[in-house]
Amino acid sequence: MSDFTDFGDTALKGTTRQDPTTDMLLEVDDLSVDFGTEDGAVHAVRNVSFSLGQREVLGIVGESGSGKSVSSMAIMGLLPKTAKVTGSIKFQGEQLVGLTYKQLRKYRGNRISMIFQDPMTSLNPVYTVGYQLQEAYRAHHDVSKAAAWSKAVETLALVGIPQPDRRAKQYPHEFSGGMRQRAVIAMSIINDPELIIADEPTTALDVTVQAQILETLLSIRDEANAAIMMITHDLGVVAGMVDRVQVMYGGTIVETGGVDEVFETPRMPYTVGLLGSIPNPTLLGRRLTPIKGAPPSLMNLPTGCSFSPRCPLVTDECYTAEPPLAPTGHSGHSARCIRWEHLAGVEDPRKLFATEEIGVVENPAALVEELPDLVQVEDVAEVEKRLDEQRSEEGS
Ligand SMILES: Nc1ncnc2c1ncn2[C@@H]1O[C@H](COP(=O)(O)OP(=O)(O)OP(=O)(O)O)[C@@H](O)[C@H]1O
Repeated sequence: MSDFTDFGDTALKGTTRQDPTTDMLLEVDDLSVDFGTEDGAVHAVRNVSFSLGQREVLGIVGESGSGKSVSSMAIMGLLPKTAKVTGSIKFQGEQLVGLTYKQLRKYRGNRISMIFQDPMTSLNPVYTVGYQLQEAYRAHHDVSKAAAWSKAVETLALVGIPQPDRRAKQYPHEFSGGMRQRAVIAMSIINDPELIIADEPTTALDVTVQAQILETLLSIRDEANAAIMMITHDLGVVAGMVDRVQVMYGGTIVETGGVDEVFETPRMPYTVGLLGSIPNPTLLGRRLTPIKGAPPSLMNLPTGCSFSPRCPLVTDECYTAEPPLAPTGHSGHSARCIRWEHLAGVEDPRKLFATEEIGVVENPAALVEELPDLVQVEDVAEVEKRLDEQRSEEGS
């Protein structure tokens, strides 16, 4: 569901950006989202708090089902009626929780925009790309069609679409996958948003195109002066792009901090496992080590730390209560682990998961090319199978 093709909303034409009242663009405090289902409540997001500064790029990472998308949908007000949202989401000091779908239109597609994984979610196949951009712009600006068309062409050029005049007159199916995603990025920035939420924006693309799209996204932070919330399960994406990273597990934040610090000195065993389990071109010669077991059921969470059943550092105390997200001594770096100090003393933390080692990454670039979809750390059997296939091909 997207607001980008909602051409009928003329009430907000002429809406202007307000002066910032706070340095923080977005302040999320104690956000929880439950879904009522026939089998019981799904605690999809649990007590999540974070903030995002102007022009900051925040990466939200975690396995499938960890609550990344539901958190962002809560910000966009795009959750179904079955969702019970509690806590606070302030956008430039304005409370979003409790606003109606209609009231949130003032923000969606305008001050806050979203880029989805599948470009066709945001592009309508029956209109030309230029027309869709033109109308998305006119939905929030009182300008002539000609002026909005010029703006559409200009925005296509900004996101790196060659011959934007000609391309604007084409339909989405005439674009390649990468070009379509660029068009979606154009759609997301045409109204000069302050916040762009990108939910797995490159997952459906091949590796080379992924890199180009990420570069484009980064350049629009400067061009469009917007903050970006990047949701991904691909740590490679996060490493090259974000300022800060937030790791989610079992519906809540388990580690957060500056991206280099979290990657170099993770203080939550889950992050260590995540870093060691995903094929990545920078991991030449490194061991591919999946985390054993599966994420917890969000209906029946364990009493203590939600990672305890999979954690190599687990002690009896870990099963008694969920630890708070506590500072680890470095500015802005926090972890939800009572054993973080112990972890800090471990010489090579990746070895904690070494018993599950399934292979040495000898040609990681090729592996990533071959297995771009292989991002679920629980796909152990699939990793083994594909590595075996690769080896036998190389041997033949
Ligand atoms: N409408 C819904 N009704 C019930 N449960 C839901 C609903 N939407 C999401 N969930 C559940 O909420 C949990 C968190 O989902 P979410 O989509 O946020 O995960 P995610 O981390 O973004 O995963 P992915 O990378 O697969 O998108 C999942 O267990 C999911 O099944």
